[in-house]
Amino acid sequence: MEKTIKIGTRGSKLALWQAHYTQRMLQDLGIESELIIIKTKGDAIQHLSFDKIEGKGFFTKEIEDALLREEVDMAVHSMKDLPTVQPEGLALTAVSYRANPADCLIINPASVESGALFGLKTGAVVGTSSARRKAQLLDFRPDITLKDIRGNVPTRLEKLKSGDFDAIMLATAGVERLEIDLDGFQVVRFNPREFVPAPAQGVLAFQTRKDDLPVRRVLKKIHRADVAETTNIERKVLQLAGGGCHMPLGVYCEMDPQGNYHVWAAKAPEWNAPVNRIHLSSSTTFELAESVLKALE
Ligand SMILES: NCc1[nH]cc(CCC(=O)O)c1CC(=O)O
Repeated sequence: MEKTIKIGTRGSKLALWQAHYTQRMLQDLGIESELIIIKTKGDAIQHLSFDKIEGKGFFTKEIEDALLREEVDMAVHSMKDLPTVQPEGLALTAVSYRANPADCLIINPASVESGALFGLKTGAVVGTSSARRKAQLLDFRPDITLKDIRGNVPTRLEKLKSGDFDAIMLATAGVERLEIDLDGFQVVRFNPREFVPAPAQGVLAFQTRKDDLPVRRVLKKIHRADVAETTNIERKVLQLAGGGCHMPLGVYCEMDPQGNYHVWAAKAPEWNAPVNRIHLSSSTTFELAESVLKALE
């Protein structure tokens, strides 16, 4: 490909890390690219809780619109922020490797209590705005108090340091990518089979126009078909459940060396309602997402 590929991305530190990573992969294929930073609704209204923001795709919509207007040639998204149905004219052309998919709990040293579950003191105040994280955390620790927290990853850590919270929850992938110094904090890395992450957490999605075959052909060279297989099952469950990121639903899929699929899922009707957890295995993906949803309901 002769031309420079224009990559649409959000401007947060994590989004820029992900966009630069993508640029390096394209560079390895001998392809030049430039970043076009696009502000999304999710960036503009950092003070609002997710529950108060209407609609799906508030971290992705403006970038998708830029793709459709041909202002950019491809978009890099955190796949977990991407709605399960593609807008008319766009395609999810490729996905990246999967970073650590798990959530983590970052605890202030003064709020650590050895012997307590996750080492978190009784009655601790935990910051998260995700209904999925709230439901599962309360399910494990009914004594804790939840408090909404917004802003990008560095901002949330600042809020933890200032003493507004005893602990906060984040995606391990984001913390590791930014190489954040967590010295002094107690970090609890959850097992994704127990504390179930968001569908496609830890994966990057590369989106293009459906008819832009030259760019699509390039991205197929960096596509990870193995990652697409498991994350597509996770996203299919989310789609069947009719959910966006407001829904307290975690889905995590692994493929074992024999080629069998294992799915762990956790779902609650509301963030403060009991969580239903399931684990299903199957040698085929045929109707696997349907079976997972049925088992959850
Ligand atoms: N909802 C925001 C968001 N989207 C993707 C990530 C982290 C990277 C990833 O999971 O792929 C985060 C931050 C977080 O949840 O802590």
